[in-house]
Amino acid sequence: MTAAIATCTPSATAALQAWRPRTAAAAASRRSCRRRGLPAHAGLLGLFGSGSSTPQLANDEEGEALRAWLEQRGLPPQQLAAVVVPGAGRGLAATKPIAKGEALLRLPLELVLTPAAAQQRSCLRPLLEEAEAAGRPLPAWSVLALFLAEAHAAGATGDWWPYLRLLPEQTGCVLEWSEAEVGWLRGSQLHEAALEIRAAADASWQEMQPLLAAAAQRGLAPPGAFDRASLQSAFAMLLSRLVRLASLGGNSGSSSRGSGSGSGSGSSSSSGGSGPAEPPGTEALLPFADLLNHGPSCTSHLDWSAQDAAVVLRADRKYKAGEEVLVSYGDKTGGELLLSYGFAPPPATNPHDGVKLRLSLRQDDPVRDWKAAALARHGFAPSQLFPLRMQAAPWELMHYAGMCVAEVGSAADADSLAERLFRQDDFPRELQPVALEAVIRACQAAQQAYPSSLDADRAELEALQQQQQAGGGSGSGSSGAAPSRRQQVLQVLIYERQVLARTIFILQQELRDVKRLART
Ligand SMILES: C[S@@+](CC[C@H](N)C(=O)[O-])C[C@H]1O[C@@H](n2cnc3c(N)ncnc32)[C@H](O)[C@@H]1O
Repeated sequence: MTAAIATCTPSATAALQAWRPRTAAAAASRRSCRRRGLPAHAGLLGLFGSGSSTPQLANDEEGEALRAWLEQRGLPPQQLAAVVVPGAGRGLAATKPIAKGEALLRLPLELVLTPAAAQQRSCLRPLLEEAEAAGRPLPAWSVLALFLAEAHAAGATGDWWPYLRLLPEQTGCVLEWSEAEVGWLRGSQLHEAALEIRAAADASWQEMQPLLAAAAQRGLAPPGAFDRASLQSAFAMLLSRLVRLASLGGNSGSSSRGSGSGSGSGSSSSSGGSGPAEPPGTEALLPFADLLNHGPSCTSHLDWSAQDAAVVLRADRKYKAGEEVLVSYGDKTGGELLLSYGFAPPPATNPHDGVKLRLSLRQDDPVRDWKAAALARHGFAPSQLFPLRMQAAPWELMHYAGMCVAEVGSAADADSLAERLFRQDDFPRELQPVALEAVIRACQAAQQAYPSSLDADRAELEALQQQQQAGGGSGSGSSGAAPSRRQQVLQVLIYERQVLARTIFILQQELRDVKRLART
């Protein structure tokens, strides 16, 4: 992990290339990052703490009960079977060789628990419908959380028990962390993201209070079903299992409600300033399909197929019989995965790993309002997070920095500069060095924000790893093979700073080149 900066080749071609003109088509996909020179990823290997590449079939009583329940509810024969994966709980493995592109999972609508389906089955249905009719629908993830809490309280007497009893008791997501553990993230943008996620869960809990009070008054709520702890664990479950089906329903799901604050599998992180609009689709729980574990380099997603009238997964590569099949939970960094799912893959296995860098319009900029309005027209907030990877940054980073540092004389000037930067991808030469310096300063400030030194964190991680190897480690996952939460946090924070250091190094090269060019 330490080699990245030391082995960096200082050449202009290794730079982030934020200045290079881009085509309109490339500009259209402006949320994407450049990726070059990333290490070959280790695929499945990172998953198997035991070093085994053949997961064990989950032939236990609970697995059998789930299989019978799924069959009874119309699950057709699948090419996947539940397996036990050391360090990752359960997973799904191919039961026969699978060709690339093959549809290897089909989950019919009866088994897709959308918010609308949850509302239909909920004991709170009359109240949820009344709230909807009054134009105050509960967010999607709150409806699903209420359903999960109700089904959990029903226990073995409920319809959903064979599914629920297989869900892990602890997900490892940040809603289950202690305050002290959340504090470990201080200095990183992840700290802000963690607090946002926890605040969203608290806000959702508060928001449902009037409905729960009405439910109690009308005798609709089973005793104890909707207490704080049950809802908190339902939110944690959703954070780590909810899947956004981009092709099912509209932005508001199959009912008229919005999609809430959850950020489960496949949904985008909401921690980037005002960021992009919530992606279209419906969030849903997918029994059986939600046993699929995340592969950082996977490109296949679960999605609704109208043609198949089912949620379908297509293989992004071929699989041997017995091999664990993975999906992508989204292009997430280790830190983002840790917050939502309780695990962080080793950075070398995760091509999406990196750090978020915040750039902001200066508070004392006399033309801040003009710039903010101009940025807003291109989808940017006055303060914005940009994802950095080891050798990659979104091209808008420099353009945004250009807006931050430019001197503009009028609102129209701010507009035309933004137009030039973001629409025409035309970066005024004279702005380049100042924008570069601004990004370098932002990276340096981000480095300074971590309360402990990189060396101290590296030493602690190494000591913990040695302890674990010697048998003294305390795994926080479902198996002792998983690294502890502290180890994963350290790994994430160390990598973030390595990416920042590398970015600074590359940008300083670029700055030298730009200044040299300006002199000639
Ligand atoms: C949608 S569930 C997947 C099924 C889960 N393994 C189970 O046993 O129910 C997501 C959870 O699986 C685990 N997980 C998924 N991918 C993983 C990976 N690559 N490494 C370690 N754990 C993983 C994490 O605990 C995560 O919160």
